[in-house]
Amino acid sequence: MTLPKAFDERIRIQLGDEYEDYIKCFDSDMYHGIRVNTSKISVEDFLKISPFELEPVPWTKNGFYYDHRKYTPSKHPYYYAGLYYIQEPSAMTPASVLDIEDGDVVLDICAAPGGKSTELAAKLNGTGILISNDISNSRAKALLKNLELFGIGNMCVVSEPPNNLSKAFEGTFDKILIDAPCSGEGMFRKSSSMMTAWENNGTELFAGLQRGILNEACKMLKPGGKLLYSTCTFSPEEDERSVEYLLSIDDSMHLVDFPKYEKFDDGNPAWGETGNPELVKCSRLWPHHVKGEGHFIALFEKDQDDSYRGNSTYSFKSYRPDEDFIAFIKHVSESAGIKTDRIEENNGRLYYISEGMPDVKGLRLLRHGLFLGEVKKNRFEPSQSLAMYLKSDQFDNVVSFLADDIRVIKYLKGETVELEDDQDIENGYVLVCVDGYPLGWAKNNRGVLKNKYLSGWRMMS
Ligand SMILES: C[S@@+](CC[C@H](N)C(=O)[O-])C[C@H]1O[C@@H](n2cnc3c(N)ncnc32)[C@H](O)[C@@H]1O
Repeated sequence: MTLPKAFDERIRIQLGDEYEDYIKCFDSDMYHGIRVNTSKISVEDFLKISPFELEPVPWTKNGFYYDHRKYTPSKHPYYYAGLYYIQEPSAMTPASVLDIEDGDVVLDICAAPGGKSTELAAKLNGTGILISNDISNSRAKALLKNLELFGIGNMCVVSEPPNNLSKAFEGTFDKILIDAPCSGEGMFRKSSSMMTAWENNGTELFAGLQRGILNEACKMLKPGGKLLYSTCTFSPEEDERSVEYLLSIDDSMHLVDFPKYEKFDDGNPAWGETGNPELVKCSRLWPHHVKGEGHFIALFEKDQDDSYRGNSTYSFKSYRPDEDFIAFIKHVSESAGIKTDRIEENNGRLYYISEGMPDVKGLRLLRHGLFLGEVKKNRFEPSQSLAMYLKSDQFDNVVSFLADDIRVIKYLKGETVELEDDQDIENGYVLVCVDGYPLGWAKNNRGVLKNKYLSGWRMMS
């Protein structure tokens, strides 16, 4: 392993006596983790059914290390049931540090592919709204899939540059997360291509991008709101100095403390330009101090402002529920919280819009609200996202297979599946589950389940 020369020279000075310890990290493998989706299953219940031996990540209560030589969590049916997200352990820190309260309106500006958004959404626990944005449309598609897999309905997925967001969302958010594009020095062990990218781009390019994003983010935060800034790099220019930049452009923003795991380092005032002692409130995770690849985190709060008057909310296009949809929704329990007066129709596609959705008019949207399904000629076809959103006791026609039943894999591969004689399931739409956790839809015809699993989500091998 050869580090980029300019990086090696800088990190040698930055780390001093610790340089050799840092370099030794490259002799061992990176850490692998999963984070439990607490909006679907409690950590306690997951540990009872976990197919993997797990070791807790000490700074995140729902994060665990697994041995990647023994297990492939992305191939297990519980992955398809959205029970966990596969995430590098230090990357679990930002969303765990940002305290989310019920009813919060939250923005994740650089969200794809959704490692942090899925946790922010789980922490909202079905209340409030999450707006998840990524400037890259193709990456935003992966973000949407991950949020849907997690069963999230109170969300909107957007693909816009931050200056367009700030025109629409001035003073809108209780919480904002900026997991900024960065030079990725904490990813060197994961992939040597990150070193090549570092050599090509350096740190300045990203420092510029970060300042642009921070500038727009401040405008969108409500008075009293909190903003979390994170990178997966160690460069002072992108870490302490980006923090100093934000403090310099908006004097209503100040750094706040957050609980730190004992092996996290404090931010270093000496690595800033101003020497601001407040920078110790930030945190840097070094791979030679913690079992993770590395991250930097800063938490800000905006001062209260008595003149604040709120922002506009979503304006509905009215929809008169179609008969086929009404016939279907009768099978869904009221506890799922889908109110027919908050449904919007667009070319036959129905969306449930949660309360508190901000006005998203004019933005490039990949999804607003929960996609319920499509009204086609004389029938309603429920969506994959609705199946993932529901709990198994919220639909009145359910079949649940054990995780090791071969029919689970067949179902996930898109094949037809047969019920056993003693499985008394009504004809029509069935919510197919693994160990009681929904995977998708099928249509039962006298014991034969016609597969309705979303084709783009099928298990490949
Ligand atoms: C570090 S990654 C985000 C990872 C993500 N938060 C997660 O946990 O899965 C940074 C993301 O920022 C996006 N990005 C780059 N420039 C951006 C900009 N100006 N505004 C919004 N997103 C941007 C990139 O497309 C990339 O997906």
